[in-house]
Amino acid sequence: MSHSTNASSSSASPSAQLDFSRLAPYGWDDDWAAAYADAVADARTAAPDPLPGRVVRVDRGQCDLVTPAGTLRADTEFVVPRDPMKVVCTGDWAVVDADGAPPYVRTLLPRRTAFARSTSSKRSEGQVLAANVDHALIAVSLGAELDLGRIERFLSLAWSSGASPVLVLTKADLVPDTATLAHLTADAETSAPGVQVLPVSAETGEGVDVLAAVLAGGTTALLGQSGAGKSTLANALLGRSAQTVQTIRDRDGKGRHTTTTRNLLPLPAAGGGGTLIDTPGLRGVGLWEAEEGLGQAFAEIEELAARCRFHDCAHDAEPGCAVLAAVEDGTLPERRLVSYRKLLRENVRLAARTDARLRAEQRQVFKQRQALGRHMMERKRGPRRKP
Ligand SMILES: Nc1nc2c(ncn2[C@@H]2O[C@H](COP(=O)(O)OP(=O)(O)OP(=O)(O)O)[C@@H](O)[C@H]2O)c(=O)[nH]1
Ligand SMILES: [Zn+2]
Repeated sequence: MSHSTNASSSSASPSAQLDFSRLAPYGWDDDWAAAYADAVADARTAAPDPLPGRVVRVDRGQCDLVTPAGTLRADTEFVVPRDPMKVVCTGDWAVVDADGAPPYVRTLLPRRTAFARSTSSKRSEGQVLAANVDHALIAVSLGAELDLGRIERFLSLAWSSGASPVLVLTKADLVPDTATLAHLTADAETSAPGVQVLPVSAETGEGVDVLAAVLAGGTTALLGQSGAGKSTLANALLGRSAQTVQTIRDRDGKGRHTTTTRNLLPLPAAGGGGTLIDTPGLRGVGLWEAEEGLGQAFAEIEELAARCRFHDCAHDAEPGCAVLAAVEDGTLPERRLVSYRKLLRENVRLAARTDARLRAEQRQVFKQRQALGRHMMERKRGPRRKP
């Protein structure tokens, strides 16, 4: 590294005071250090004055990163590829070139996980909401009737990201008695095989410490419908009410959420540490390449399916279908099978839309190549004479 040793420099030069312990609360570990060293050693991504940093906030063309030199605002234009899935996103670890004015993000370190969703627009493309998430914290309110289908949808999405889902049933204080709470928790567990289900109340503090311990050390992304209690839970976990999540609430009473920025915040060391990413309320969340996640969200169905007589069994009316047999004998709630089918169908539709988009893009590239080919031919032949 070529850090300036100019002691007289009183400016906030990024290389002035490097303190790698600044990265520790943000999850810096030996593996990230190794990935960073690789990126810096690579001629394609080397930078004159490189620093590692974690993206804590993204704006148009710029982002804030926590680095050993403190928090830097850096340009991201050098790493804006055509693929929207590779755009700099909250939670990314990056190599920052501190030599630039302003500093700029040189490259992203390979992501461990990526939280993506399909945009709700007609143009079907993925949008990365958060990178390097360990725990996908799905908040579902006990203040309303449990929507198991919605839970399954969130779980599929969470599993697809590579993060481990944790299901929190918020507003537990609104449930009148413990028997009802136990019943609701059991219902949620049926829809979340292999997932920890925790009732919590930000109001009374019930379950918050247990949750903090589950999330300790890792990066957590908070997901859930608008009004599920995410911000309130984030405040409880962060241990302060001065929420740095910038939410501009709609005052017209429609409750449209207009969260404009995403933030990554360190959790208190006393609770075990870790970081929290608060994304805008995921309304009408879509599936994005969630087929793998579906398999995990419906793990017990996949297990049964392995025992069907036909390997391509659609669990419709086939003889020797282990899934239908389980529905028949009551070991698999029929609702689970219906929900699984619905999400599978949805995913297939989405995949088809993506394919259509890719085909259109390929046509575009082909047309450009044709045009370029014509251009090159003309150059070889010289400008065409006007008759
Ligand atoms: N009784 C009770 N109410 C809660 C609890 N947590 C949140 N609430 C209330 O639920 C409402 C929604 O909470 P928020 O934290 O704003 O929900 P959100 O998920 O962040 O909503 P969006 O920002 O729209 O995505 C607020 O009126 C909170 O006061 C809780 O533990 N108990
Ligand atoms: Zn079957």
